[in-house]
Amino acid sequence: MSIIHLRQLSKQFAGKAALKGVSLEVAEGEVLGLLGHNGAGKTTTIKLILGLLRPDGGEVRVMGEDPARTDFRGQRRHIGFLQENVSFYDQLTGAEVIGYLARLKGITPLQGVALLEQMGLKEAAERRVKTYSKGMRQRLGLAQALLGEPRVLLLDEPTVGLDPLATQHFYRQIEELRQRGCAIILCSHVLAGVEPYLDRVAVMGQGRVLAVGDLSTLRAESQLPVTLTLHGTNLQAALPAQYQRLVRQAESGHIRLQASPEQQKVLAEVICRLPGVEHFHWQQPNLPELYQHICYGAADDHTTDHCS
Ligand SMILES: Nc1ncnc2c1ncn2[C@@H]1O[C@H](COP(=O)(O)OP(=O)(O)OP(=O)(O)O)[C@@H](O)[C@H]1O
Repeated sequence: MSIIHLRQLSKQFAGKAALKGVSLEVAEGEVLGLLGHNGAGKTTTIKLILGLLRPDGGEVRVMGEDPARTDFRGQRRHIGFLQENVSFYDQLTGAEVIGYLARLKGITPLQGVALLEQMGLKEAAERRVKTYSKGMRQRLGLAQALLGEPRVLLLDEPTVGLDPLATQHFYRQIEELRQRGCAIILCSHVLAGVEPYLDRVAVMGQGRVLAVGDLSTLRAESQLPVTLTLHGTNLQAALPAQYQRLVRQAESGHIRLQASPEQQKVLAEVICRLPGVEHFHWQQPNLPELYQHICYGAADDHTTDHCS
């Protein structure tokens, strides 16, 4: 069931369009990666979901209701949000911050204490936030976003400042929340390594959704070439003449070819009969490659700040 529903959203700031007909759905238990250049419209979309902004046109529904309505307040406690560059009252301790935010959400501060522990901040709970490292602040931000076991979680650059171990820990928690049915939107510029955690990806550019789907759909739509690496002996000499032009790299012991998705099937049959092949592997376009393709292939003007 769709828990976040955006239909044909438009939004302007001082006469300049920030969103131009954005439609997106996020289901219960789904993680959507929301990607895009600086200025693409991701934060504006998140603010509309939070009800912090009203759209000029289109419709926002979160858990079936309009989040900009004042009577949405009761539902808001089911939304967790981590903004980019999160900041806190520096003079308060971690425990005081989380306790305060828990009370604002109408949740027992004890849950905040448990979340601090979960985020590895137990020892630092009584320290003032001004003494926290960037990674610790980010973990405190995540702890507050998880207050109240949210049904909707909106995360803007959640792993910035986290070391690899903390990043892994973070994604394990995301997986748990997903399994409990939470709908999660994860805005990120960090594309490498994030694929396994995303059910679908939406790429935004210049206030529009340029592409949306799971990775296999985006791959099929992109028609980007696949890479085939063959290991063995005398491979290039054995390769039939019509496939020689696909060779991108030939070294002793291996050759690398690039083929279109249509050529892949034929090539798979050819290499099965090719003498000298010891082993081979296919490499599909990864998320950063798809992202580059979608952004640059679809750009119709260059008003966006830049590609990150
Ligand atoms: N409050 C505002 N007043 C004026 N313009 C705004 C405001 N908020 C956003 N914009 C403009 O709307 C466009 C979309 O901005 P938005 O912050 O949604 O992009 P973003 O994809 O989140 O970018 P980033 O990755 O840099 O955070 C940009 O051109 C931005 O300058």
